[in-house]
Amino acid sequence: MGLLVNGEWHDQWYDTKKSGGEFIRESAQLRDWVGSQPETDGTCYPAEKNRYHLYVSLACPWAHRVLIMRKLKGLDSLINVSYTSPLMLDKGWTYQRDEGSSGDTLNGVDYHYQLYTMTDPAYTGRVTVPVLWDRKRSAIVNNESADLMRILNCAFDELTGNVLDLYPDDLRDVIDNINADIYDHINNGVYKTGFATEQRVYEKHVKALFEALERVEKRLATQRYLAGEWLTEADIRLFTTLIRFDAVYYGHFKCNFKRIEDFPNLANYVREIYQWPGIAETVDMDHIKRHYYYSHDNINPTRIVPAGPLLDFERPHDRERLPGQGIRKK
Ligand SMILES: N[C@@H](CCC(=O)N[C@@H](CS)C(=O)NCC(=O)O)C(=O)O
Repeated sequence: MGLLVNGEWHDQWYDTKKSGGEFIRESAQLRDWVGSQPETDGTCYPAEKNRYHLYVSLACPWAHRVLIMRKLKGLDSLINVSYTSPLMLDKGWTYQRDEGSSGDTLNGVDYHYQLYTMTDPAYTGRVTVPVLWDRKRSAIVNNESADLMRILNCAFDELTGNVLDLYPDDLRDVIDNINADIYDHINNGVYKTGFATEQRVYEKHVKALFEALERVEKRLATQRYLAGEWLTEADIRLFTTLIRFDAVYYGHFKCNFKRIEDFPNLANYVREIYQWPGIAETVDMDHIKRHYYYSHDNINPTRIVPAGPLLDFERPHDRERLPGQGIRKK
């Protein structure tokens, strides 16, 4: 695990000393856009078939959001994907096939950081997945999953004819508010809890995390989905944390007041989304468990990957008791 400084790789864990034991996530830096409705002030490039390529880890919850959008929006044949190895060690993410990577099927690089130095030879910052790559310019377009979800929601509609809308105009305020709470306290909350290096910092974040889970549990008692009757990007963003929770965050990150299985609404909700057409095939528990338990050796020095828990997301769910309309069409 490390970062680039002026284009040079440095093997270095997050520095929590200078922030009093807090893990502080660096903001994504590469924020160009694809399509006709840019949400950043970066450059906007046109949507074209086979122009863009995704680089993801199946272990990573942020990359997972984008993989789900690719599935739901029918982009499999338009945007190819390279999958990293689940292990993120001294050189960061790699494309080593013998560890379970697909290899970099486009550029043939061995290390993910090489994509960043191809984009900017003097790049300084963390080297993260997911990344959307532009084959025409041989450069990264964007490395922020929240942006990539929005890009995939719209940019390629004319090419695919897929008009599903996971960020409908009239629900945007609701979605934005939910996203803000869930990002801070749940998606990033599990990391702030698990990477804390001071007891009081850990306790603060684990408490905030479970308060947020209780809020969502309550909301899902009377609503099928987070924004009401329609499945939206807010649900996808929550799902990729929930699906990892009992297998990884509960033990490895010490988020252990309760399991997701112990929240009746969340447990049924996560199963409904898992069973949504196309979603189960984006979930790879082997990559997920091997990544966290093996890569973070400061948290798990033996690197033993636990055999359990036994999880069954195929079990029936009870969400049909609440009105739901699926995914909105534009
Ligand atoms: N803001 C980014 C965060 C992505 C992120 O942190 N990905 C993790 C994997 S789960 C990563 O690549 N970490 C490497 C590092 O921080 O050095 C996004 O949502 O796209």
